[in-house]
Amino acid sequence: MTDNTATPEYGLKELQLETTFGGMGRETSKDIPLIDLSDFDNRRQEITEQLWQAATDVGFFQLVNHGLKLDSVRDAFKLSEAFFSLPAEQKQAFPLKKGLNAGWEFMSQVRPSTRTADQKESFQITLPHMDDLWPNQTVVPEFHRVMLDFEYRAWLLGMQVLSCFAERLGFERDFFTRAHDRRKPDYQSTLRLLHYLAMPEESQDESLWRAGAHTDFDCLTMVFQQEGQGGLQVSPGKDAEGAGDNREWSSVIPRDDIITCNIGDMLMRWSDDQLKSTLHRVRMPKPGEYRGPRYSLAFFCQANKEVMIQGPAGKYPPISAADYLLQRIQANFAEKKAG
Ligand SMILES: O=C(O)CCC(=O)C(=O)O
Ligand SMILES: [Fe+2]
Repeated sequence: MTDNTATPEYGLKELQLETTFGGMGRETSKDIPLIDLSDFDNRRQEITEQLWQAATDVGFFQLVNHGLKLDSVRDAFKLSEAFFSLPAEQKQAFPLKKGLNAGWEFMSQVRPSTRTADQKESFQITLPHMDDLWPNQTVVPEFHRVMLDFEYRAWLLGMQVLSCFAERLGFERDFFTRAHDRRKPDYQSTLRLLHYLAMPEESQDESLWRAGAHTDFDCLTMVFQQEGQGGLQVSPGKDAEGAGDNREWSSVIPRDDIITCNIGDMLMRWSDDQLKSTLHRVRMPKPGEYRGPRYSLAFFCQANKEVMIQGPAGKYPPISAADYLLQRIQANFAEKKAG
């Protein structure tokens, strides 16, 4: 058993660093590796090498010919928009269950990097906690069916990608599929629907962000974006020189047929730091840019709570996925109090 009260390993050093990531920084354009998943079974080895290269280098990559039908993605976007367009009183019937990543929140996520609330609302779907959180057929017709189907397809693809990392790390091919078991009550992978608010007024307030700079806590995140609704930026090299205003940020240009993926902190630890969890953010539109709403969908592959995380080289002591997340959340909280 691990002790939840122990000093978090993800401690003050990382947090002090994280608070320096909130600045605007400098914009550059770096290519994010584009990985073609077509003919996957025959090309598994080649694809594995490309994924490994991308994940050990930038920690971000994009998938094309990934087999997830565009119609499924579009249906999910349509129903996400339908949900967010409900009056607030109706959305309040599905409040976020804190710590369980299930339900609706509005402008409530404050990041250590910025200390301001993200200019967004979200609805999170984590299967074991959804009993009273599904809008019914009258409220948003087809929402339940379409989102369940999309969650399953996103999970399948996530597990396919993770199977490549498993083999390359020396685990069995289905190692991460067993670690992200959808049938178990401690399943905690999450589909997050995101609505970044329209910004009708041109604002020069540099303290506001659609999503402040952060790394994800999970193993693998898959982000679906819509053409014309940009803003996602990445900054490879978390520990590299150039915190604050010297940090470099590259924009990810949205394309409907592409899925943007990143490694999260959990897989970084699980790989003994070989795979890189990379900082990213969603910035506000600049003067002259599209200022309408931005919708995105993010699927977080996050190992079941009871699964033990231990890298092949044993760089860190074993820890359950539940305790690991607790540490990360405590670390964010400790920083807020200190600040
Ligand atoms: O909306 C996006 O493009 C990214 C969202 C994100 O980074 C997150 O929710 O963790
Ligand atoms: Fe993220």
